[in-house]
Amino acid sequence: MKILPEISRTLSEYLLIPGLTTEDCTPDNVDVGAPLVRHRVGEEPGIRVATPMVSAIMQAVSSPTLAVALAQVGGLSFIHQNQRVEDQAADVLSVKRHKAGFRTSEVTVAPTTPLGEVSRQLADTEQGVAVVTRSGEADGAFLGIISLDDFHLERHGASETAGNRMRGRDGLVTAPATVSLSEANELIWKHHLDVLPVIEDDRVVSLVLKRDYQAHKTYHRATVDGEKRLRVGAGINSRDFKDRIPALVEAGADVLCLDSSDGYSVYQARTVEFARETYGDDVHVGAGNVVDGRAFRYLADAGAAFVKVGIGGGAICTTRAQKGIGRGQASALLDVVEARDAYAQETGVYVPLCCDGGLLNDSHMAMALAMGADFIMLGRYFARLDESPSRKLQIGGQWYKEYWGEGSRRAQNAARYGQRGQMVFEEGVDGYVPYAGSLYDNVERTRAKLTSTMISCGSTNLRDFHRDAVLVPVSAESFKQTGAEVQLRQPTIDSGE
Ligand SMILES: NC(=O)c1ccc[n+]([C@@H]2O[C@H](COP(=O)([O-])OP(=O)(O)OC[C@H]3O[C@@H](n4cnc5c(N)ncnc54)[C@H](O)[C@@H]3O)[C@@H](O)[C@H]2O)c1
Repeated sequence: MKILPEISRTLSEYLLIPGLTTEDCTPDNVDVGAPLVRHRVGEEPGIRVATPMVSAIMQAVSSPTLAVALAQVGGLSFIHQNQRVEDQAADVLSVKRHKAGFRTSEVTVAPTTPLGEVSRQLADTEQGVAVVTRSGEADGAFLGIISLDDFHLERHGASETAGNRMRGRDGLVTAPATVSLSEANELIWKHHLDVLPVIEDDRVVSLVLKRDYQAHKTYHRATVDGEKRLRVGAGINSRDFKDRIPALVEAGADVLCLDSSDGYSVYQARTVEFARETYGDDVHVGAGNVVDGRAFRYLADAGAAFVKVGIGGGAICTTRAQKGIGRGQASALLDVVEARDAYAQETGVYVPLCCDGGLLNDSHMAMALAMGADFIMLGRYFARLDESPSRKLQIGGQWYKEYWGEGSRRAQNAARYGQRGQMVFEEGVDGYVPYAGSLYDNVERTRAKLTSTMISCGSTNLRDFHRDAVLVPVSAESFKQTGAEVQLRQPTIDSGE
């Protein structure tokens, strides 16, 4: 037995000391881009992200819709692996096939579907328009479209059918699948359309919405591959990797990541080695999670593309209570960063670090990056947003989204089952998180805060931020002062606020 001399510390236990802010430190000049995969020091990595945020390998988080939205703003998603190999590969493929500005319809109804049901289904999405097909299935013969502007429940009645209120196909302007985004936008403006259905073989393959027009112009940081397709990652496990990796590679996954609470195992090394032996440098496999330098070194030597840091710090994670393993996120990061830097010096190879878990607010993200993390994996953050796959519901007047851990009973995670095919104990919880709006708005706000922190610290890119950041541990007394109670002024009608 051995006891480490240092206390295990969280990200809340540090503050940043400002550095000299010069004229160079303007928001437009700050680059928060980061390498995603291993590369030789001084050379360009095979994959970079302009926004150092990736979404957690979780059912409640990383769906194709979220993957598209996150890649558009410069981050990257890892499609969850808690599903059949063919289903995960299909998810990856749908992101790779995404054409910027072209949406896959989220709601398809039949002509016989009652308006009450159409209205309910549309309320669960932010698309606002449903495709009507003969069968009511997405691949059915196209009959028309119906949006909330085409009916009013009180006027037309909830039991009236979609077929009687839809805009029938004959009167609609449509486009063939070969249409480009600029041609589609031409048609939208020329014919005063709110939506343009794109048709192939009598089926709707995608929709172009007028209200997305501004957004297309906004995605200048998108994470794209050499063919300008959005990049996407995918989770894998150390059991069925010989089947899963080839299927994901075939589907076009840009980067893979082992999904485990504890990455310091021979199983992970074997998985990474399998990928390297089979595909060489063409396939990138991240590994983890780890909380110390020994484990980092083991996975880096095995060939991990990046290493994920963090055990038990996730909002829905109960590993520390259940198994007694883990480490405060700050201590874990600082230890692994030291090992990563030593590895780079010794071998000339830089292995990026992903900080996963232990982040309670945006300032923790800046803290983790200052400590040396290259990018951040987030679960709760993305689960709260429109694009996450979980249900949005109202509880006591507040909107929430469902969120559950991959180690929870609800996730029914095959990897968590004991040898006899049964889940013996849970390592995660099942709950709700306050709904927070669109991914675009949230990520832009987080980027603005991070940029502002870096400006205060006098850094214009993450490499300089790693090198120059000055951190200080805070005392229990400082904690109290940060949280000093202030009675917040409530806006009142009298004061006109
Ligand atoms: N980051 C965290 O703190 C944390 C905590 C709890 C749960 N989780 C999530 O829960 C899910 C399950 O994680 P996990 O660590 O239980 O899964 P895991 O598959 O890595 O490990 C489960 C058990 O199986 C063993 N194992 C793995 N591969 C094996 C192989 N090929 N042959 C024999 N045994 C093998 C492992 O040693 C471990 O005992 C993941 O989605 C993970 O991200 C994460």
